Amino acid sequence: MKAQPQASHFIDGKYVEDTAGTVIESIFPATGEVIARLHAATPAIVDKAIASAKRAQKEWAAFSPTARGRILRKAADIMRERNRELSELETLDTGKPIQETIVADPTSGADSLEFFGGIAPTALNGGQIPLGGDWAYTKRVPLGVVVGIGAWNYPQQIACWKAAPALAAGNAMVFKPSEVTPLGALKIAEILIEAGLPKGVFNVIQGDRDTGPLLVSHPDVAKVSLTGSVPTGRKVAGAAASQLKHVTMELGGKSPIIVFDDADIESAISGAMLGNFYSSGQVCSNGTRVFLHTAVKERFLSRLKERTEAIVLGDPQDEATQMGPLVSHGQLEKVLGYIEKGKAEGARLITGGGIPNAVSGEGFYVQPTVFADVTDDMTIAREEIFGPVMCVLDFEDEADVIARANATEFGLAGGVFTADISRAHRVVDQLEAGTLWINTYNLCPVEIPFGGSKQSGFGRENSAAALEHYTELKTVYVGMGKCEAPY
Ligand SMILES: NC(=O)c1ccc[n+]([C@@H]2O[C@H](COP(=O)([O-])OP(=O)(O)OC[C@H]3O[C@@H](n4cnc5c(N)ncnc54)[C@H](O)[C@@H]3O)[C@@H](O)[C@H]2O)c1
Ligand SMILES: C[N+](C)(C)CC=O
Ligand SMILES: [K+]
Repeated sequence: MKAQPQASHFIDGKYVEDTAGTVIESIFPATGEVIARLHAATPAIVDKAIASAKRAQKEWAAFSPTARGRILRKAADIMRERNRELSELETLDTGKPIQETIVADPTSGADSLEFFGGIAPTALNGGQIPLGGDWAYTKRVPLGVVVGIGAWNYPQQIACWKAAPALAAGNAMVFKPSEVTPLGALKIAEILIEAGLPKGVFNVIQGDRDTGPLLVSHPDVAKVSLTGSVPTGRKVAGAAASQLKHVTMELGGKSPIIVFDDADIESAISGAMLGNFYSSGQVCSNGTRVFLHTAVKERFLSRLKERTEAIVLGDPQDEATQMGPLVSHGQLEKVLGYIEKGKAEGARLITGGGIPNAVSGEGFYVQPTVFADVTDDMTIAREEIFGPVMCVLDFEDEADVIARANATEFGLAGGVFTADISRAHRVVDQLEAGTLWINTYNLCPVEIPFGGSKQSGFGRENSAAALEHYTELKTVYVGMGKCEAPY
């Protein structure tokens, strides 16, 4: 098999197998071929991983932040040296074109290790509080063993976005990748060990929706960071809350992009295409409701159609390919189902709308699709599709479009295209979302906080803000005189 790892799990610095676990197959989405066969973690493997993390965390937390940072930065360097190999693996596991994975996946993971490695020595400082004669100080301390659970769209990036701040702060992690894309996280674990990370500080175990709860409810786990859908988020946050555990929830969205009539239209089309077609539309923060001012509607749609029809679909391993398949057969069925619903509910199909003739074969391909004349009540305007399906809705009035953009349970992201700077800031100020872009879309450098509001989650990844979610404050009151008591 093309991408078979040494074993399913990586625990305490080495590969571990337990064939009693149910079989997990990674499928190359462009051909349907099985590229690796692994096993889900049994309860014994889960216990072993958590015990290893628990032991290693004490040792790791005793390193100075500078020493921890040095190891993370070394891991970032190794990731960059192996960028091609890691990107090829990501392409096999996810079906995303090599053109994307080579710039956006391991690279973004390396950025995160480098960033948190770099700020560890300064961003974990506590404070000193004068109290007259007495005084107090605060320390930012790690939580202990934290669990990361990943989605399948950015497997290596997600593993690093969770591991880097967690480890920088002195925690140990047990990471469970999505059962659909089990491979990349194992490579991250190997690289961290090679960079000098003590054994057990970062462990990877495989598993699905039956394995996740074993991790979440384990008494030795202090926190869970999930990237996944809203329904899974509700389950995981609920289970964690019953044991008063910390959570970070990076969940789904149905984000708006608002294009005003004074916008640079070519640029707005680029933003809308990036925010709907990158990674075959399988991006949480996608701007899948494109609100278009009616004054620019027909001009925008005709150029959008032209540019969308020029997208090169094909073998994701080919450098020329701009769009690959969806990640799985299940995802293909789901997306095709939404496209049919869009047609049935009366949206106007501008382009796409089915399986492409030229590529297909056994792969999970769908055409980049644009619907216009979409109304707020249509299913395709309300539910997260997670495929290359753009919904264009009309508007004329600013206050009205803001209210409509906010009329959703989600609140992950949003974007505004306009030449009027006052309007840009006024509008984003009123949009209910965690991350907003003005005159661009979907850029997520590690320096800026990323995360959702409303049902799209809570907590933030990236930037120094992420460290707050992997630490807690310890306060020490220092009495400088005699202890006074009334009795
Ligand atoms: N906000 C973000 O940063 C972000 C990024 C990527 C994807 N997403 C979201 O993820 C979704 C797509 O990914 P997916 O289909 O892998 O999501 P999913 O919710 O089906 O699965 C996510 C992960 O949770 C695990 N899981 C499932 N049930 C569980 C349970 N009861 N307890 C513990 N773990 C459980 C899965 O095995 C998987 O590893 C979309 O909704 C997308 O918007 C969000
Ligand atoms: C975080 N991001 C936007 C890069 C990928 C989400 O699916
Ligand atoms: K796969």
